[in-house]
Amino acid sequence: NTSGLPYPPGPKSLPVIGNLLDVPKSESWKTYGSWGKQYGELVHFTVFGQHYIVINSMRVAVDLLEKRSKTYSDRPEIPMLEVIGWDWNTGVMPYGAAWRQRRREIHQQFRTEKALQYHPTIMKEAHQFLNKLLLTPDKFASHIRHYPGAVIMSVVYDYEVASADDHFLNIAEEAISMLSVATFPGATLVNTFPWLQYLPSWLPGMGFKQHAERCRRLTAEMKGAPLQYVRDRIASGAPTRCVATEVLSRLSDPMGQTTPEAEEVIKDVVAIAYAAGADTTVSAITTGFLAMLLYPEAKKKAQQEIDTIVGSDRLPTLHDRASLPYVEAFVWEVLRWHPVLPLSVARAAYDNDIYEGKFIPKEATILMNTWAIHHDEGMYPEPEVFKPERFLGPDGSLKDEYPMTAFGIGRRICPGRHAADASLWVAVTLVLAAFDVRKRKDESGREIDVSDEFTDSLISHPVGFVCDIQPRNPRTESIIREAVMCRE
Ligand code: HEM
Repeated sequence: NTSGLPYPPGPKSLPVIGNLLDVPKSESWKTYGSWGKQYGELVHFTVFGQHYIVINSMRVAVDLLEKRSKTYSDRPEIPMLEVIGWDWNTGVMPYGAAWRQRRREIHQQFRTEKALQYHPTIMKEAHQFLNKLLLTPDKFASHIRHYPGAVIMSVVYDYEVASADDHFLNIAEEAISMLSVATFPGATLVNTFPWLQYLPSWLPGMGFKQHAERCRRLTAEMKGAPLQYVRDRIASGAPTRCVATEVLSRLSDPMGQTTPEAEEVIKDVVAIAYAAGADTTVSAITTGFLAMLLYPEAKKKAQQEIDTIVGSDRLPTLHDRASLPYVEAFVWEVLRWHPVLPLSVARAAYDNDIYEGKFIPKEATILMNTWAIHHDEGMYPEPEVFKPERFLGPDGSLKDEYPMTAFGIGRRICPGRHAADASLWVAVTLVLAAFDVRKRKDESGREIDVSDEFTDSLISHPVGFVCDIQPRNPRTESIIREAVMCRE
């Protein structure tokens, strides 16, 4: 630090290991949030010489990530991602030409007007989702997982997934779950001491290398196989219109040929939607279910609004969205109450910087504490309570306060947010309209407790729960069946 200025305040650190012992093992966003109350909106700590800066307020997030986006749009280097073959992911790429090119293509395919074109697919898959809830309500978690995957595979590859055990989905799910290899103990050491990856795999502690090799193969198949399916369809003359065909035509020459560089971009761009959009949307929808269980009054108000405005003879559609302010506030509260990515996706400082007299060193890891921002009592009184009313004015109209921070901020804000927002709204609203999601009762008739805890991971999910899902009225079944049939 040659600036002579202090780092932002934070917990006292020890020589060499820094704050290793202070770094929380679980729900780190809560600890970082309490550090925020103790030390200030910007907190600094180190681990083995790596600097970390936590942003705990909306004001500082805007000042740094939006107003100084040139300095704060980089991502930290995570050596393990290259080892496991996940470094192609636009979401973790360093700020530079390769990222910019991929981001431009993703934006083209998921920008506001483009996302509107995906609404019929979202509705179609949502009706399938309701039908599955009707048939096997106990498998609701698996149905929630299936729905965003089916939407994305249809939008991106014009591919209809099998109702169970789909080959492409299985590969993608396994490759994504193996991403966790990047955080298991051996792997985190590689992230701290990158030279470890060059040691032979027979040495003790190097077992992760075999795991990494399998992950590399799966990831390559996840990127290659569905794209080949699209190319085969094009070659056979089958009418195909999807994100993959558009990206292929944008990046191919008039003869349909691609350069090796363009080929990489095509593969990266089409594969990112599932990798970045499936599990995130699953988490948000599951949080919606949890809110229905823990806050039955809010659920009831949303259902009353649907009954009054839409009636009970049909299912709501996205055309009804503007007429359902309470339902809208319910969905916004789902995104606020427990953000899908409580610490967003880490950034890295591209350069040394000075903010309000404090020094932020180049390459520091920047953590935007979305959870703390969404639980700022000044902005959201009683933040731990699920209360859609906070987004409504005294006359019941919606305030202009969409919790966009759930999707990040600045140049690296989520490019899939329009499609994700529509998929979430449709799933939550149609479930509210069609079903009563209630706490299950045990044999003695007592309600089974539902935990409001969430998993400790980059994408945080409610911990598992059981519930009872009943159609709201006798006509529900036939309405869902008709909706499914009319779209087949
Ligand atoms: C409810 C669902 C979703 C949530 C909550 C979510 C949230 C986020 C967040 C917080 C980030 C980090 C932004 C930042 O650094 O400021 C992000 C990045 C990203 N998201 Fe999403 N996302 C969702 C769905 C999707 C979907 C459906 C897609 C499909 C295209 C997508 C594609 C991406 C990509 C490509 C990035 C990386 C952007 C970059 O680094 O330039 N996401 N998302």
